[in-house]
Amino acid sequence: MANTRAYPLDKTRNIGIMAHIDAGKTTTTERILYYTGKIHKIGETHDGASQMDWMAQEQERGITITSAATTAQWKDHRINIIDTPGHVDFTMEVERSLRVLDGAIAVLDAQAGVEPQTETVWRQASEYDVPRIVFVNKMDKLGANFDFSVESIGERLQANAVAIQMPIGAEDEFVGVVDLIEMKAYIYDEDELGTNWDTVDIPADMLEDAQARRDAMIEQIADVDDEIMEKYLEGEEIPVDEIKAAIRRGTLKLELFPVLAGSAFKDKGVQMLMDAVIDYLPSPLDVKPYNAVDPETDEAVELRADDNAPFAALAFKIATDPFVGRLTYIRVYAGTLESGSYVLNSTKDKRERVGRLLQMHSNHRQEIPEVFSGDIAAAIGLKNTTTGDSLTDPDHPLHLESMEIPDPVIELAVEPKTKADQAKMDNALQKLSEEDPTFRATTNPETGDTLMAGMGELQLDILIDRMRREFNVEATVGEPQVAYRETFTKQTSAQGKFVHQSGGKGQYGDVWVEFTPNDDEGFVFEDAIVGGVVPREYIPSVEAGLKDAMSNGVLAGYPLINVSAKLYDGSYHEVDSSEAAFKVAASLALKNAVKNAGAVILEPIMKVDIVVPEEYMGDVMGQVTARRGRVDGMEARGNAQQIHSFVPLSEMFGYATTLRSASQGRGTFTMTFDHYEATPKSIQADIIKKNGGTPADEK
Ligand SMILES: Nc1nc2c(ncn2[C@@H]2O[C@H](COP(=O)(O)OP(=O)(O)OP(=O)(O)O)[C@@H](O)[C@H]2O)c(=O)[nH]1
Repeated sequence: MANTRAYPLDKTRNIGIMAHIDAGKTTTTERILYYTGKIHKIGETHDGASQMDWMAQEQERGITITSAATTAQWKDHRINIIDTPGHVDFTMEVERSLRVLDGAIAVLDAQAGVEPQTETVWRQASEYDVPRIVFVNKMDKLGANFDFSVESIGERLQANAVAIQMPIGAEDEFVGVVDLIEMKAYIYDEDELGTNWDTVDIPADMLEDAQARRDAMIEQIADVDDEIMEKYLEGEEIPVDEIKAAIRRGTLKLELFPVLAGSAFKDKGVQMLMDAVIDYLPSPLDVKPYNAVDPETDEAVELRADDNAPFAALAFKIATDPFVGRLTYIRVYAGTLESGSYVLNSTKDKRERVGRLLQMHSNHRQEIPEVFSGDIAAAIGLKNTTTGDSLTDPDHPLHLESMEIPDPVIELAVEPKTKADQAKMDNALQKLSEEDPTFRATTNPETGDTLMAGMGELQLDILIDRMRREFNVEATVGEPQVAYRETFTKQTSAQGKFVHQSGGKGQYGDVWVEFTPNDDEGFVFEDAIVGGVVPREYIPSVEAGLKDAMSNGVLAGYPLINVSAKLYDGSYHEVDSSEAAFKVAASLALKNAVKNAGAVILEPIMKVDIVVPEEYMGDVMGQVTARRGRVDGMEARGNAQQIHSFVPLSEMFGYATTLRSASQGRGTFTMTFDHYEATPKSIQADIIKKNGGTPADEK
C-alpha cells in the first residue's frame, strides 16, 4: 500500500443528521463544523451564509436539498457528515444517504417533539438498521419541553429512548445540561459562542431529580444489557466506562436510543453531542456487512471494512461542482483506491479512470492520494457513473446492493424559447437527471414535447430554477400534471397480424399474445412458442414491439405497467417476414387486446399526514373527503390532532394554500407516494378526453 490511512477504522464515523423541516439540522451541522474547527465564522443559517447549503436555491428557500458529505475531526476521530434533506419531496435523497451512513443523529425541536417527517425518516433509518442518537434541540425556545420530547419518541416511534442528560433550565433560562452518566453539570458561558463551559457539581436543587433520572436510565440500560442487569440487581455501583460501553452495545443493536439536550442556535450542548457520536455511534467495523453479488457466479458476497480486500465502493451522489465540475461521491466498503487508477463500473460494465480524489470539508476541498475502506470521498473523472452504481476492482467485479428508485408521480412540459435553448436544455436535463435519479426528462418522438418528471412540485421547481440559473436555459414551463399509469385488469388474448403485399418484398408478421395483469412486476415477457411457428430470430422484436407500444399506453398515452405478455402462437412468411414486421404485429396485438382487457388509468395515491390544532379538525377532515381522500386514522398530538389519510395526487395541487387558510396558518402536512389505484370512471373519461382520446362508452 502506497499510503497509510490518517484515521484508523475504529476512529471513523459516517453519520447523517436527520430531522423534520426546521428542527435545526442545518444549524446543528454548522455548529458541529464550527467546533470541529472547520468553519471559523458562524454564519446565521438562512441569512445566506450557511456553509452546508451552498446552492443558491437552498439559501433562498432556507432548506437543505443535497446530501453533501463533509469531513470533520473531533478528538482523534474522523467524522464524515452526510447531510440528509428534510423535505418529503427528497425522500430518495434520504434513502441514498441512509445507504452509506453508519449512524445518525435525529434532531428534534424541543417544543414539538417527534414530528411527522421525523417519523418518516426514522422508519427509513430502521429499515436500514441505522443506529441513532437523538438531539433534543431548541431547548431555548418558548415552550421547549425535554421530557415531552423524550416521551414522544416512545409514543410515536415506539423506540426505547434513554435520556442520558437532563437540561438545566428551559426556554430563555436554558444554560446547560446535566450529564447523568458522569453526574456532572456543564454550564455554558454566555459570551463565548459556546466554546467555553464550566464542569461543576449538579446544582443542589436538581440533585434529587438527577439521581432519580440516573436510576431510571440505569434501569433502562439493564433491561437490554445482561452485564448491567447483574450489577444493578446486586446493587453495585456501576463504573462510568461500563455504563458507556453498555449504552454503546445497546445503541449499536438498536435496542436503545440515547437522548441529549441542547440548543444549536444558542451554542449549547453540541460538543457533548459530538462526544456521544464517538461514544455510541458505530464505526465502519461495527456495522453489519454490506451485501453484494458476484455478477459472474451470482453468489452473495458480504463486504466488510478491510483495506486489504479488493476495492468495492458505491457511488451515492453525483454533483456538479462550480469549480471542479462533476463530482462523484463514493462510499468505500472494502479495499483502497489511489487517484489516477482505474476502476470497473460493474453496473454499467465500463472501466473508468479516477482522475483525482477529494476530501470535502465544509469550506475547502483537499486533494488526497488514496481513499481507504470505510471512508467517504469525492472522485473526479468518472464519466459514465451515475447514482447507485457499483465501482470495483476490475479483477473482482461485484454488484453492490443499490437503492430502489421510485417512479416519478408528477410531470410538467417544458418548451425552450429558441432553437439555441433547445440544445442547452437537452444538456441541462441530461446533467440534472444524472445527479438526481428520481428525476426523468423524456421527449415525445412524435410531438417533440419535452416532459420533466419527478417526485414532487418542489423538486421540479428547484430543477427548473437550476436549469435557468446554472445552464442559462430560457424555457416556458407548463403546469405540473399527475404522471398517470395504465394497466389491464383482465386476462385476455389477442392476435396481431401485419401483412402488407404490394409487389416486391412484402411485410409479414403474425402473433398471438396472452396478456395477464400482474402484481407490481412491471412488464414481463414470456416466450411460449413451440415448433418454431414464430422463428426464434423474430422473438426479441416481438418483445421490443410490445415494450414500445406499452410505453405509449393504450387509453390516454400513459405508460402501461404491470402486465405480463406471453407469446404463444403466430405464423411467418418465408420471404416477407422481418424483424420490423413482427414488431408492428406485436403492437397490433396489444391494441387488439385493449377492448377485452379491462384497461384502466391508474393514479398515484399519496399518504398525507396533516397536523392541525383541534379547532380546525372538522374543516380539515372535510377537505380530505372533498378531495376524494380517505381518512385512515387520527391521533392526539398535544393539543393538536394528526390526521392520517390517503388522497389522490391530482387532488393535492395547491393544498398547502388551502390548508393554510383553513387553519390560520397553523396546519402542516407531509405527503409521500404510497401506491397506485384505478381512477373512478368519470375521472378516467375526463383524462382520456383531455389527452385527445374518446372514452370507451362514448364510442
Ligand atoms: N430557538 C432556536 N432556534 C433554532 C435552534 N436551532 C435552529 N433554530 C432555528 O430554526 C430554524 C430552522 O433551522 P435550520 O437549522 O435551518 O433547520 P433545518 O432542520 O436544517 O431545516 P431544513 O434545512 O429546512 O430542513 C432557523 O430559523 C434556525 O435559526 C435552536 O436551538 N433554538
